[in-house]
Amino acid sequence: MGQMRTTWADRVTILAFAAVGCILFLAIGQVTLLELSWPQLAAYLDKVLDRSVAVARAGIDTIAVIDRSGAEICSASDLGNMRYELFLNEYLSDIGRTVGNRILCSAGWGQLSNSVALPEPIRRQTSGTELWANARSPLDPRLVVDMARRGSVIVFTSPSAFKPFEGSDGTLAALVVTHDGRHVFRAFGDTRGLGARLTAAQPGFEFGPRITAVSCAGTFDICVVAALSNVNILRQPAPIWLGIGAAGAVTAGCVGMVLVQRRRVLASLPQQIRRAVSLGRLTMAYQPLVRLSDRRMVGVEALARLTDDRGRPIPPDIFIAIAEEKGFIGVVTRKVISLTLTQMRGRLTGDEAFDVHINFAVTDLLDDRLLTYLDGEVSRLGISPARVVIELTERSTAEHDRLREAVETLRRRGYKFFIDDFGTGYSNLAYLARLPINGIKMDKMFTKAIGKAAASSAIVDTICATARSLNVELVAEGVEEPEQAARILELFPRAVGQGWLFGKPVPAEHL
Ligand SMILES: Nc1nc2c(ncn2[C@@H]2O[C@H](COP(=O)(O)O[C@H]3[C@@H](O)[C@H](n4cnc5c(=O)[nH]c(N)nc54)O[C@@H]3COP(=O)(O)O)[C@@H](O)[C@H]2O)c(=O)[nH]1
Repeated sequence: MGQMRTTWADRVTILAFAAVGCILFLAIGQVTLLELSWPQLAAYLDKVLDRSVAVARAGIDTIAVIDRSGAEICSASDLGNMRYELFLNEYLSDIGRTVGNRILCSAGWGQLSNSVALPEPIRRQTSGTELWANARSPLDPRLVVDMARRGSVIVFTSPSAFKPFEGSDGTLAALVVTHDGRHVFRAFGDTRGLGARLTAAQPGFEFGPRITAVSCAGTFDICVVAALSNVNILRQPAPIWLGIGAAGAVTAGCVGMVLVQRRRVLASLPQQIRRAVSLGRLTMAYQPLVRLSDRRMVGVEALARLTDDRGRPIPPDIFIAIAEEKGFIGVVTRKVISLTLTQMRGRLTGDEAFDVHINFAVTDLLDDRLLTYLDGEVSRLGISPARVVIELTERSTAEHDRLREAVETLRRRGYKFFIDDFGTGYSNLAYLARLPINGIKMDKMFTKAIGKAAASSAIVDTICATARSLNVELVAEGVEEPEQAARILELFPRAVGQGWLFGKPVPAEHL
């Protein structure tokens, strides 16, 4: 085989495979990154919501305790109670008492000489609780706090209540908001656009340029919208995505090369086969045909073998099919006839009953010159045509009449004729009955089914019955196990078997 040059089309194919592989691997990387990111986001979301609920509960519980104390507002014992509660509560920075919308005293500031006015609350809940979110503390404007008031008690959230979530790593962000999303209690990280993600009716996961998730508290008017950015594979460190992309390109590029190579080999097969046949690289193997009743070898099937330019075998079903398709099967069959009759001459001219089965394509059978060639070889080698069995796989119903004429011609000249792979083609009984056949070869798929698949096993019975009713010989192909041979013998005592139980195809000298 001459060296095959890589064409532009081949290069483009390989490059296209590499590009698709690169994209595919990056897409897989992206999906994997997302898969790994969801748990991280969910854990963060839970932590922020748990903390938000804990802070809210601390405020509401403290209000209830102070309210229930019954102490006179801003009295020494009231201030003492408030300081005690403040001391116990890590999430509050102060507790105060109000009258109207003014703060009179607080645990932190004591009795105020001048009461301080409260701004308008952002929200008045049905429970009577008023809320201020993210507001300047009326007691110390330097501080931004959340406040909650019910009755006369007001609590101030500690600025450090959410400390663990402040100063995030730049990839995590969260908004702590009311259920309707209108009021933001806290914001951590880059929360741009996060408010729009909140749909109180449908909290849950959703996709975007970053992944976001929403979760709301049942008992408090609090929702958390959290986001994790940097889940884009291309924003990971360059060695990671370059490595993944390159791995995809190399893997798919290799697949592309193999396919291109295969396509080229397949495209060049017809020439290779022609060349191999003309250079005499076609050889023959013979598989024994054994009479099942006494296990005597009564013939062989001639099976062609061919090697490519590198000496590797080309499977016969491939080179025969290509030779048929490309119209040079006649050349192959001539070689087969000549080699087979020469190599089998000794046995074919001996006293023992011994037949050789040769496979013909339909075109071979319809080719008068090929039949003349067969006649010539038979008479040149002094072989009786009765020792030569022509096998034909009957797959076409189109040329029944011509085939029948051809078979009749063969029979007149003394050759025998078998239908090969019986049971797989289109042969029907009416047609078969009109064909002067000597025998049928039952396909190996039916032999293999004996004792296994009930339906196919039943077809074996039918095929044997057909051979009996047509009064023709029967060869069972693909006999690999003694049980198969025994069953066929039971159904058709004159049957001949072919298969690995009796021997694989071998060169003439190994028969
Ligand atoms: N027109 C021509 N066709 C030919 C010629 N030489 C071969 N062929 C056809 O090619 C097909 C494949 O043949 P091959 O690979 O040689 O396989 C044969 C046997 O090896 C195989 N076999 C036989 N016994 C067994 C078995 O027990 N198990 C098993 N798994 N395989 C077995 O069967 C093939 C013989 O089949 P068949 O011809 O139907 O009897 C094949 O279709 C050949 O016909 C040629 O010269 N011309």
